[in-house]
Amino acid sequence: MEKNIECFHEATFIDQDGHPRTTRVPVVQELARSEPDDEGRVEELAKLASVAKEWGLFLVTEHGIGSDMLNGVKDVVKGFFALSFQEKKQCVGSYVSVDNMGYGRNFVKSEDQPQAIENYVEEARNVLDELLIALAEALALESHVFLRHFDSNNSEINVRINYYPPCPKPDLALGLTPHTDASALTLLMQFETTGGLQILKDRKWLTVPWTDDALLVNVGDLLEIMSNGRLKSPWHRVVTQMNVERFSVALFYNPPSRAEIDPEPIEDLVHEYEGFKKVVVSEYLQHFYAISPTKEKQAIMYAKVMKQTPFGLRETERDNFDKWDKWMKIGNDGVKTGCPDLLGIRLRPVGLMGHARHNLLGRQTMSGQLIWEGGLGLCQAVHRAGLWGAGLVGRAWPAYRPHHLGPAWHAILTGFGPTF
Ligand SMILES: O=C(O)CCC(=O)C(=O)O
Ligand SMILES: [Fe+2]
Repeated sequence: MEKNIECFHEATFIDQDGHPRTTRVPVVQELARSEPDDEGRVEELAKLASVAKEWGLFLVTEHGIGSDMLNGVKDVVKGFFALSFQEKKQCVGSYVSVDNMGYGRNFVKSEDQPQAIENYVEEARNVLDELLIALAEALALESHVFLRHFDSNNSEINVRINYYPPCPKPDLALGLTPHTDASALTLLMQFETTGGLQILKDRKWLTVPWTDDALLVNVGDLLEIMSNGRLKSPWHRVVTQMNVERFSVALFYNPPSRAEIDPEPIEDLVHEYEGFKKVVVSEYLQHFYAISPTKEKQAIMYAKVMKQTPFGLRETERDNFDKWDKWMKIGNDGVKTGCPDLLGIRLRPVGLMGHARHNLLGRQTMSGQLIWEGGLGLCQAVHRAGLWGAGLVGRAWPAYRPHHLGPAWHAILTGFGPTF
């Protein structure tokens, strides 16, 4: 897929294990402003489909919002953070519990939005609407399937402005804890630095290389639900930096709070047993903030459904996730108490195999030992295929189908495993 993407922003950095890594984040150009019959749109749509599915995040440089407008926003944001603590405190909305959001995660609510922000938000709404159309087209869906949930009068755009002061010990403090956004789409601008934002990709944190005046778009949970999982909201966080301060402005675009989001049906076989149910936007948001922050991508399990499988298994992903969480604890304890690597495979994915055995045997509980034994066969297969994690097990399937293990492995393929 990646071969279709010609334009990336690239940066090299040292990862947590001390290894140099190069991150490439796809840049989608022109698209938001192109007309349906523009030359190049088809190409851009193909690119968009590829990056949106694979990353859930991309940069837009040709967004059409002028530097003057962006500079106006920057001035307002800097002005706000230059206020005294007391003055700033008066602007913090009462609807967010500061305690459960962590450092750097407070919403700022201002009744009188400065004009520069108002203007920016209205421009951004056009870009976001056009991107929602483009994303639908990119997925070969009717162009208004996402946008139809929005209403230009009642769809909120929540603005969050973030300030990450320089941190003397960046390895000890995060700027923003890992999370997905609850929104449908998030539009981000940042300034004073190009680093800070990281996304989890292939189980590694990658720093998003982000150039000045490019806007970053990321898929939120509500769009993952609307798209019935075709698009995935990325797990992301912000790291602090030594001697570097960072500002960002996040616009969260949501359908009206009373809107019901009904996921676009999927015909294809792989998804036959998994999908999302209809949710009311306000109820989803309430759930999201009630349980945040979480350690894994958990809030969206609220909206996941498992349909009847040919093997008579009927469980919600949410139930499964709770069990998985419990077994993970067993697995992690195992690691701590010195469980040996199995063929170089750490215990954690072996625990996942135990999870699959659970479905096969229909057991309610499972010992750590069984987790290790249960997983070995398929773990080897996954390992050999160079793949990792629950979502990937399915992909290893055709080449390594362990017939003797029976149909429960099929349950993994169809999404019983937790997704990362
Ligand atoms: O500061 C950033 O770049 C990210 C902010 C963010 O993820 C959020 O506010 O949800
Ligand atoms: Fe976020």
